[in-house]
Amino acid sequence: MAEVLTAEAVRDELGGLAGWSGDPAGITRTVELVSFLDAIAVVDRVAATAEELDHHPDIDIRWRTVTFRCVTHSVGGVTMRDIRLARRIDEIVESA
Ligand SMILES: C[C@H](O)[C@H](O)[C@H]1CNC2=NC(N)=NC(=O)C2=N1
Repeated sequence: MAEVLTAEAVRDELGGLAGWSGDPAGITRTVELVSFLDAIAVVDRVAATAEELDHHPDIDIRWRTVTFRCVTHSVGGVTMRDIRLARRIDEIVESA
C-alpha cells in the first residue's frame, strides 16, 4: 500500500508541480479553460487517465473553471500515486 508523504516530501514534490498547492491532506490545482465544453473535454481526458492509473482525482466543475484534488482515499493522505496523477493532469491541461 502506498505511504502518505511527509509534509516536507509534499513540499518538495510541489516544487516540480507548477500551479499545485496543498499538504499531506491533499493537493489541488484550479484551471480556467476557454469554455465549458473545453473544461468538460479536459475532465473527460483526465477521467480516462484516472481509469488507466486506477487512481482518481476529486473534481469540481464550475462553468469553465475546474479544480482537481488528489489524495489517496484508502490511506487518507497524499502519496506518490497522487503526484503521478497530478503530473498527468498537468500534461492534459497544458495540451488543452
Ligand atoms: C482498488 C482500487 O485501486 C482502489 O479502489 C482505488 C481506486 N481509485 C482511487 N483513487 C483515489 N484517489 N484514492 C483511492 O484510494 C483509490 N482507490
